[in-house]
Amino acid sequence: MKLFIDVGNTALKWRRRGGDNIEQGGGTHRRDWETALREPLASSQPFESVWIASVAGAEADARIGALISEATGLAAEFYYSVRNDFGVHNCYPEARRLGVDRWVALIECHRRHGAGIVVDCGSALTIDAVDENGAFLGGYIVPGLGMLRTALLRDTADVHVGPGQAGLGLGQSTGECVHNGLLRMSVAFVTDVVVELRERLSDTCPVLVTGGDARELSASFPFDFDLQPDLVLDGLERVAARQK
Ligand SMILES: Nc1ncnc2c1ncn2[C@@H]1O[C@H](COP(=O)(O)OP(=O)(O)O)[C@@H](O)[C@H]1O
Ligand SMILES: CC(C)(COP(=O)(O)O)[C@@H](O)C(=O)NCCC(=O)O
Ligand SMILES: [K+]
Repeated sequence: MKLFIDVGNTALKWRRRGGDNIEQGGGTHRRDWETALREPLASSQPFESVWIASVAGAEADARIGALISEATGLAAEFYYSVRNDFGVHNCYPEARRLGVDRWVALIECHRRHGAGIVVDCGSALTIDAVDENGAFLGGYIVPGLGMLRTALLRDTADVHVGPGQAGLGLGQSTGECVHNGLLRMSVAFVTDVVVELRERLSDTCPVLVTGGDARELSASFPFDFDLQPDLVLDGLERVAARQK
């Protein structure tokens, strides 16, 4: 049994693979690693390896590693961004500083499509591009929908909203103004970048969309895209498969 874990700033997502049998799950972790790891580690079969792509920080990674060793007797394999891997070239001055979720998603995108655009609608909304030669062209990091809403409500005295279905039209209540405004801002940003990148790469360059808000945001995307909710886990599993 192999275990793959994608640790983001809000959610921990996991995949257990035993031969052809796959089980997956995930949820918000609130940095309570013991609780967040309980379900992925609850397997009657022994683990042969545990692979982790984490952007939760060094302290979290140390704690997660210790909990996994306690539960499995294994040293978890933490994969971090590097200069070159799987034909992808990392453009960052310090390769390791690139979020490994972005890195493994780019690897998976490049291996499947050559050139591609990755939109990760998570705690942060990131957009990254890789060309047909594997050059990571760069990207953007902006607050995700949840973070935008939290910040707006935290830093204003009289903006109060409940849950609501967002559209792109003019809001006619506080809730609609907030929900529709945040959605439209996020969709407009992604659309602007995709249109420009499709002029630079190719007008049929695939756009892979992942992350907790992918369904909500992509419902309003005016361009064609490919929803890939497990892109980070897929990329991590590809990396792990190389190391026997
Ligand atoms: N600060 C926040 N307040 C409320 N919701 C948030 C906040 N940060 C993230 N979220 C929500 O949690 C989910 C995180 O997306 P996901 O991609 O699953 O996690 P991660 O960013 O941890 O990889 C998104 O649906 C996002 O809207
Ligand atoms: C940009 C991110 C916060 C996105 O993480 P997430 O929203 O999935 O929690 C993460 O990729 C990260 O911590 N990156 C490090 C900085 C960088 O990529 O430049
Ligand atoms: K993520």
